[in-house]
Amino acid sequence: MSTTTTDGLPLHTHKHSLRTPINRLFVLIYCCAILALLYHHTLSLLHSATMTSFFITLTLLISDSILAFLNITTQAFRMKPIYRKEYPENLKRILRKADFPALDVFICTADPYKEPPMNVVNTALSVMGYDYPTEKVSVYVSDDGGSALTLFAFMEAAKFARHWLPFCRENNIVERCPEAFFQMDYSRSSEAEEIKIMYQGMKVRVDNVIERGKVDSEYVTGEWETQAFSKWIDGFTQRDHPTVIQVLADSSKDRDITDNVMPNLIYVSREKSRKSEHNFKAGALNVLIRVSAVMTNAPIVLTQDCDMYSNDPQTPSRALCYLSDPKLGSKLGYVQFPQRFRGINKNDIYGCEHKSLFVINPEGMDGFSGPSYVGTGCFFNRRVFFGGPSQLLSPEIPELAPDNVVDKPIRSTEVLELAHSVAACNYENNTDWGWKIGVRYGSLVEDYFTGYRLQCEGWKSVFCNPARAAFYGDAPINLVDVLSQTKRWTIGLLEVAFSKYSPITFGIRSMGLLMGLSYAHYAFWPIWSIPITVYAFLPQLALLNGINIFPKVSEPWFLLYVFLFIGSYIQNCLDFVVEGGTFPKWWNDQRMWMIRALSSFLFGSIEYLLMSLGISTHGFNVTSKVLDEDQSKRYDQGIFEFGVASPMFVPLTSAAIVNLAAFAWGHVEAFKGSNDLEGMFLQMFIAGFGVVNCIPIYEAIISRSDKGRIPTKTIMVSLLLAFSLYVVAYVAL
Ligand SMILES: O=c1ccn([C@@H]2O[C@H](COP(=O)(O)OP(=O)(O)O[C@H]3O[C@H](CO)[C@@H](O)[C@H](O)[C@H]3O)[C@@H](O)[C@H]2O)c(=O)[nH]1
Ligand SMILES: [Mn+2]
Repeated sequence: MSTTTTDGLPLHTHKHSLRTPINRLFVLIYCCAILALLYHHTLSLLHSATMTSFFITLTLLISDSILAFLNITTQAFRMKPIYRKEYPENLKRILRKADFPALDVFICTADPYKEPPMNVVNTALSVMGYDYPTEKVSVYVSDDGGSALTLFAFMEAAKFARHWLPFCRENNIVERCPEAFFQMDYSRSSEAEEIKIMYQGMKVRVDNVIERGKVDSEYVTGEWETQAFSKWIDGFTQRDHPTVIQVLADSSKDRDITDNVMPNLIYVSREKSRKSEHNFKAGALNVLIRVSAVMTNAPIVLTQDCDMYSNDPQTPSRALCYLSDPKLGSKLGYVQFPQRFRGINKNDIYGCEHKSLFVINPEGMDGFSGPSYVGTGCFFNRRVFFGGPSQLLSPEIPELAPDNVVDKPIRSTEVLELAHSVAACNYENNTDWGWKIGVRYGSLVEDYFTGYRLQCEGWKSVFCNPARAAFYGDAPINLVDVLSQTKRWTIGLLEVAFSKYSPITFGIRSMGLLMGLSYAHYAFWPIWSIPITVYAFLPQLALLNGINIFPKVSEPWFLLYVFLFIGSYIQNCLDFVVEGGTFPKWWNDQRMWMIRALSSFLFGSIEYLLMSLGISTHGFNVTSKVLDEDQSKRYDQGIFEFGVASPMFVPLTSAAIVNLAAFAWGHVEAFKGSNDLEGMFLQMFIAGFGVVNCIPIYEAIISRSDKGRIPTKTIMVSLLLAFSLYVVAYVAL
């Protein structure tokens, strides 16, 4: 299917997956197998002879029901995946340059020490350099760190951009992120060398300022700069400070060195006060929606995390292939590009590529109403933030309405005053912002929740996954950071799962079964921790106590287990490899699922519970994007990085110990000539599977002396926990 331009050339096409019919058939068979297993458990439950076997069977029944539910939600992604392709070269045939819609880009940053300003600057420069009518591009940087250091970095960036942008344009450079450009094998003309010196000079100045923790007067040259920094007086802290808005480049006035216009570049640090909620990134985005409405009000909005630089200047044109297509119509809410990462090691030991989350599942959802929003790399139709496609919700002041036309220069007092007032920390009191308008509050995964709510309102979305990555970002490179990130997601997802907007009720009602299930798949991710914890400990502890809990090899039920396990693993692996993944990457990815279940999901669920009971509060713990040299080295060698004594490592290490003990014990029994090998087989297999998966953990306990090994304290606590579990099992079984 395609949409055609006037002369018959398409803007975009899509095709279906050839595997879809097989997948559908497989789902049917697999569901029958699941039902059979649950039937088997129910029978055993009814016929259990002892209390012990009753409880074991009940535990297995619960775990397997959860696995069954999660499996069914993933099948939704396999029912109708589609693959799109767009033809930006045909865009020019239907759109004159003057008709390209304006584009407002939002870049969020929150902490100059975890998110180095030079990286944020690189992200900004990469989008300022888009192949797009320059005067239509405005880049807004939201600084939740409220940091003069970040502002300084952007003042430098505005100056550097005057050289960088024409350099890219005139030399047709595709790599418009300077850091990425200078790292590659670029052609070393004298012009390029000059620019490089300039870039490095900027880097040195910015890094100096960061190191000193303040902007020294030697760096503040002009009068307006002095004035800009004068806001940082005593008492100005990250949590308490007035709004700072600085127009660093103005397309109506500022020119680059070749006398071409510059895109707008605006620094925004919204007002903060300890007394009012700021709603983390969702709050920051809502401020940007309002500030940009007052200043430029572009009909298209791109949201970016600070580490996600643009890797392809054609990206907005690609998005436009969909957004400007009348056939997709006025219901198209957003175009989502996948998150891709640079610097991931060869076999992606922490599964940070998240292939299913960022590629496979979005393709699956694209066959229905479209992918979820993943927080970055997403082009919105500004109108989506103001009610469903057929129900425009007017904001409290007309200047914020999506169809308002801005006719005043962005540096005018009037515009700036209004911009300051809509960035105030109590502006949202008694308004619909965050509830019915804008990015939605109520979940730490504001991206997932907002996309979900928009789709419930009837908005459609499109997944755009061109061969050349549109964006590249940073992935965490040590285990604690990886697990803390998913722990934050866990809390956010559970907030949605158990709200009145739960995808299994509200979602299915609003969007239909398959879309509802797709969203439920994420909302209920964290309950993975229940079956995984059970399977990481129960069969092993039973084995150690000589109790068989699974069918014997000679029983027909055994084959059912084999089918369920192999079927799901092969299907998962196939999806992964067909999408261009390698087998080792897939192996690490499945291992990380188990690791996350025993750490992030478990601890995240506990924190969520404490929070719901009002015992604790939570925050948005920003993922560090700073690279430690030692850690980077080990990461590049594919070595797991534990290092800190995080409680999240304890269940993991205990599971490693218990699995090894059970596996060893099983072998001892086998050598002793136990006559029950058939009955032990499945338990031995599970323990063995656990052991193979835990190899990096054993290495980190025993054979390493570097800083990334598991701290002795963690090992001791884990040993104690493993032993206690054994004792409890011994007494109970
Ligand atoms: O109070 C805050 C906290 C965070 N951020 C920004 O949010 C972005 C994402 O934060 P990061 O620490 O990188 O989180 P990740 O887990 O890597 O991000 C994923 O998950 C988040 C939700 O938890 C989404 O917002 C992101 O878009 C998505 O990429 C960054 O640019 C931050 O600067 C803010 O602007 N204000
Ligand atoms: Mn991130």
